[in-house]
Order: sequence, then C-alpha cells, then structure tokens
Amino acid sequence: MTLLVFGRTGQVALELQARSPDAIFLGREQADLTDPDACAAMIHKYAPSAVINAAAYTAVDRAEEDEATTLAVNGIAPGAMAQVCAELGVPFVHISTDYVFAGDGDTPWTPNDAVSPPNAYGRTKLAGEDRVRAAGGAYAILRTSWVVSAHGNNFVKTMLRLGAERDKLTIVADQIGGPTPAGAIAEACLSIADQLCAQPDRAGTYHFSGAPDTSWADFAREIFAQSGTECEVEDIPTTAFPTPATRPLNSRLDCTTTQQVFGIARPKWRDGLSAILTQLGART
Ligand SMILES: NC(=O)C1=CN([C@@H]2O[C@H](COP(=O)(O)OP(=O)(O)OC[C@H]3O[C@@H](n4cnc5c(N)ncnc54)[C@H](OP(=O)(O)O)[C@@H]3O)[C@@H](O)[C@H]2O)C=CC1
Ligand SMILES: Cc1cn([C@H]2C[C@H](O)[C@@H](COP(=O)(O)OP(=O)(O)O[C@H]3O[C@@H](C)C(=O)[C@@H](O)[C@H]3O)O2)c(=O)[nH]c1=O
Ligand SMILES: [Mg+2]
Repeated sequence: MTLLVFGRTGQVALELQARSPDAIFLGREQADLTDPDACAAMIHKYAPSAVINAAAYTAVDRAEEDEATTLAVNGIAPGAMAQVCAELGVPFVHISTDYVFAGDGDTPWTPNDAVSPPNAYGRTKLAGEDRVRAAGGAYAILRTSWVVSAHGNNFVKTMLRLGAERDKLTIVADQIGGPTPAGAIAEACLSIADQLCAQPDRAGTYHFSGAPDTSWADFAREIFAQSGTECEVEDIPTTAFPTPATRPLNSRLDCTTTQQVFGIARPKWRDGLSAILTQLGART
C-alpha cells in the first residue's frame, strides 16, 4: 500500500510519520494548498493506494482576517484532492472539526446533525467537507476536536508556557468538548484508510474525539496536576475572554458510528496527556 499524506510538519502529520514512516509526506514546498492544481498533480504523480489530508489552515483567529486564503487551503484544495481520488478509485481521508457546529445545547453532535459554523475557520472547513462529499469517491471525513500533541501549537503547550510564568490563569469553563491526542487521530486515519480500501461502502462523515468531555478550565487543571505546575485556574465564562473568532460552547461529538463502522473507540485523553507530557519531559 502506497500512502500519500498532505502535510509534513503539523501535529497529525508528525504522528502519521511516526506510525507509517514509509508513506509519502508532502510539505508546503511539494504541495501548497493554495494551489489546488499542484495538489491534484501530486496524486497523479505518486498514484497512491490511499490519500490522507492532514494539512489545514488552523489559526482560528487569524482566519477571520484572511478568509480567502483559509478557504483556498481548507475548502478548495481538499475538494481538488477528493476529485482526483474519486477519479482514480482511491480512498481519501479528510480531517474536519467540531467548529462546523453552532455549539448550542448540551447534546453531543452526531454526524448527521445540522451544521452552522460560528466562525471563518469553521465555514472554510465546512466548504471542504461539502466539496469532498460532492466528489463522490470513497471518502471519510473525520471530525475531531481540541487536538493536542508534543508538537506544534496546542493548548497543552500554551498552558505549560503560561503556567510556568504565572501563579494564576483565567480559563473559559463554559466551552465543553473532547481533547484529542494527535497520535490517536493518526491511528484512526490509518485504520480508516485501510478499511476503505477493502470496504469503500463505509464512506461517510464520522466523529472522533477524546473522552470524557470536559471544559478548557478543567483540562488546564489536569495539565497542571499531571505536570506538577503550581498555577491556579479560575473559571471564567466565554464572555470574559473575547477573541476575534467566536468559539462554540458545545463541542461534544457523538462518536458512536465511528465505533460501530470502523471499530475505533474514543481515546482517553488523560492517558494521551500523560504520554504527551512524558514526551515533553514535563511529567512529574
Ligand atoms: N488543531 C486542532 O485543535 C484541530 C485540528 N483539526 C483538524 O485536524 C487536521 C490536522 O490539524 P493539526 O495537525 O492540528 O494542524 P497543524 O496546525 O498542527 O498543522 C497544519 C499543517 O498544515 C500545513 N499547511 C498549512 N497551510 C498550508 C498550505 N498553504 N500548504 C501546505 N501545507 C499547509 C502546515 O504546514 P506549515 O508547517 O508549512 O505551515 C502544517 O503541516 C486539520 O484538518 C485541522 O483542521 C480539527 C479539530 C481541532
Ligand atoms: C490562553 C487562554 C485560552 N483560553 C481559551 C480560549 C479558547 O476558548 C480555549 C482554547 O484556546 P485555543 O486557542 O487553543 O483554541 P482554538 O485554537 O480555537 O482551538 C481550536 O482549534 C481549531 C483548529 C479546532 O478545530 C478546534 O477543535 C479547537 O481545537 O481556551 C482561556 O480561556 N484563557 C487563556 O489564558
Ligand atoms: Mg489554536
């Protein structure tokens, strides 16, 4: 099996590389996602047996200022990739986000629930989903949330940095979701790609997030507890932490069908956090 991955430096891409070193990983230099034709050409060039897209414009606040570039990367390029994969009869695994949902209520979102993104990043990720589905191939859209790892930019690394500088942090306690280790996402993508090769009828939209659901504030407390960081966390409402992009309050993802169809269970984020802190040399 020749696996082609868009993305080389991101959180999920690096975890894919650790688990599938023989796959081909395309960085920005090989395939810039602002150039959909270049992305399509790479799939023709390598004629892989499966494609995973692990590249995206993920700077949620910056996306508000530059929705056109964000749409090119998150919307148009994945559509072009999915189109070539459909033509070649090759499975395409694409990662999406909880930020396609409005975030009202407290019921976990199922894959068929109505979407209504609250910000530019979410709108462009939804555009990507729509184009991937429209291509009509053996696709899997895997919506995940709150991705963390020892690499790149993420909430764990931000908390370790700020927690070392400050005695107390104010963290939003009314946004609820599932922190998801990038390593678990990489494993899920590889298993899904494999299964789609043999069972293309499993194509569809699926959810995958770490369990149990929690708030950013409680997540921060666990990061400080596990790392032995002395930093108090004060709960605040989202209204007290204004940001350019609106975040959904309810990011809970119902992952039932991912378990039923692919046999992939929700990862336990506390265990994932422990492994990440060990990797960072920050576990007490
Ligand atoms: N991070 C999160 O909390 C969440 C992420 N997701 C989704 O999961 C997937 C993986 O995210 P994650 O690993 O965290 O992402 P990262 O932000 O860690 O990495 C993004 C990757 O995309 C690449 N990239 C960005 N723009 C371009 C471009 N124009 N051309 C080529 N490559 C580009 C980056 O390359 P470079 O290093 O060169 O910039 C980098 O390799 C994405 O689809 C994301 O939307 C879903 C939910 C939550
Ligand atoms: C640093 C800090 C953040 N926060 C809040 C802001 C925000 O609501 C929450 C998390 O901050 P982040 O900047 O990590 O959030 P954000 O970058 O929006 O994370 C999102 O990224 C995209 C790519 C996704 O797809 C989502 O699933 C989600 O992971 O913590 C505080 O309340 N206090 C603080 O001191
Ligand atoms: Mg972020």
